[in-house]
Parts: sequence; C-alpha cells; structure tokens
Amino acid sequence: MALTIGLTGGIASGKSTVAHMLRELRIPVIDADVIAREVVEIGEEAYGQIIETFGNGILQENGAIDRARLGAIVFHDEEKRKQLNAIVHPAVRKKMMAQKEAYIKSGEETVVLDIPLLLESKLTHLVDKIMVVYVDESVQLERLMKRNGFSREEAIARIRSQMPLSEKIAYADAVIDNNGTIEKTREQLLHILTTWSVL
Ligand SMILES: CC(C)(COP(=O)(O)OP(=O)(O)OC[C@H]1O[C@@H](n2cnc3c(N)ncnc32)[C@H](O)[C@@H]1O)[C@@H](O)C(=O)NCCC(=O)NCCS
Ligand SMILES: Nc1ncnc2c1ncn2[C@@H]1O[C@H](COP(=O)(O)OP(=O)(O)OP(=O)(O)O)[C@@H](O)[C@H]1O
Repeated sequence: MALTIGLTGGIASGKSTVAHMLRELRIPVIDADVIAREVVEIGEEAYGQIIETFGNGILQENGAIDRARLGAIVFHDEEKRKQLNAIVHPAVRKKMMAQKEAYIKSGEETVVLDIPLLLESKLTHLVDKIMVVYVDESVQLERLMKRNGFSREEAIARIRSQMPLSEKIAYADAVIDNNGTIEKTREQLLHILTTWSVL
C-alpha cells in the first residue's frame, strides 16, 4: 500500500521549502498551488466561471487572470473567497487525484500532496498522514511581507483567511518547526520520514 502524505501549513510557513527537500529525496510532491494556477488558465472551465462571477475587471490585457487583482478582492471578502474556492477547488482536487494515481501506478511508494488548505477544506480523508509546517505568526508575517512585497495589512489579511497555524498543529501526525534554520528543518523532516519508514 502506497503512503499518501498531506503536507500543509499556513501561507509562507515553509511548505515549498519542505517540498523542495522531499523532491531532492526523490519523493514526488503534487503542489495544489501549481495546479490551482493551471486550472484557471485561459480556456479552462474555471477561467470562464471566474469571469462570470468576478467580471472582466479581473483580467490582464492579454486575457489571463490578474492574480494580484483577484487576490486583493478575495482576501478582503470571505463571501467572494468562498465563491472562488467553489469554482477552483473541485478542479484542483480532480487533477491532484489523477496525478497521485499516476504516481502510484508507476510504482511510487510515497506521494506527497502539498495542500495549503488541507484542513480548512476538510480534505484529510485524502491522505494517510498529515505533516504541518509550523512557524510563529510573527515569523510568518515577516517572511510573507518580505517574499511577496506585501504591506503588513495585506499580509495579515492573507494570514487571517486561513486557520491559525496554532490550531492546525492539533490535526498533525507530525509537526516541523520552521522558525529556525533551513538545516534544522531538514533534520526534522528526515527524522519524521525515518519514523514513518519512508526512508
Ligand atoms: C486568489 C489568488 C488568485 C491569488 O493568487 P496569488 O498568485 O497571489 O497567490 P497563490 O495562488 O500563489 O497562493 C499563495 C498562498 O495563498 C494562500 N491562499 C490561496 N488561496 C487561498 C484561499 N482561497 N484561502 C486561503 N488562503 C489561500 C495559500 O497559502 C497559498 O499557498 C489565488 O490564490 C487563487 O486562485 N486562490 C483560490 C484557489 C486556492 O484556494 N488555492 C490554494 C490551494 S488549492
Ligand atoms: N527556515 C527558514 N529560514 C529563513 N527563511 C525561510 C525558512 N523557510 C522558509 N523561508 C522563506 O520564507 C518564505 C516562505 O517559505 P515557503 O515559500 O517555503 O512557504 P510556503 O508555505 O510554501 O508559502 P506559500 O504556501 O504561501 O507559497 C520564502 O521566502 C522562504 O525562502
């Protein structure tokens, strides 16, 4: 039986950093954020639905969705965020599951699903183990502002749109504390994977 690990955390908590380490170990990682971009490309079903719901004002000149503009709307309005989620999430889930099946069919023994909203969207039934990448909120805020060039207000709006990391820990089979150095994070990851007999 293949093992499916759900990798989650909060915005800018370090999921991609851990995902990169997993890939270096040749463990396949399916990234929900990447798929969420693919399913809203021009011509995709969700693309049309987003325009119907949010209007042409969220498009760039070339017709692609202006993510910054759409983000400015949905991270300040819970109702609008729910509408966007209802359009995008089913398509993301379907594509992730297809990719997971393909990896397992090709003989992979472990597959990681990197899903920021694993807990908010109640998707825990899709995974066997939950790995939460944790940072203190002050560290999360600083890293998010630095990485995305967001103002404090913009960064806080995004953090507030998710379940607090302090609550996510309660659902975890393993927690990686990413407040420290990348090396410390790698050590914790290797320890967890060894405990789970992945390595
Ligand atoms: C609002 C959008 C256009 C903003 O795009 P942008 O390029 O600025 O951000 P990106 O997609 O890279 O997401 C960055 C992070 O924001 C957080 N986030 C994204 N969407 C949401 C959401 N609906 N609710 C809470 N947090 C979210 C996640 O932690 C994610 O890792 C985009 O995030 C989106 O389409 N969101 C809806 C789909 C979704 O839920 N994606 C998350 C995984 S399925
Ligand atoms: N241990 C660390 N020390 C210093 N900086 C870090 C550490 N871990 C991650 N970072 C930095 O913090 C930022 C957020 O990390 P990362 O992109 O891995 O988070 P994420 O959870 O994947 O975010 P999102 O889901 O929002 O894309 C990045 O700029 C990354 O380089």
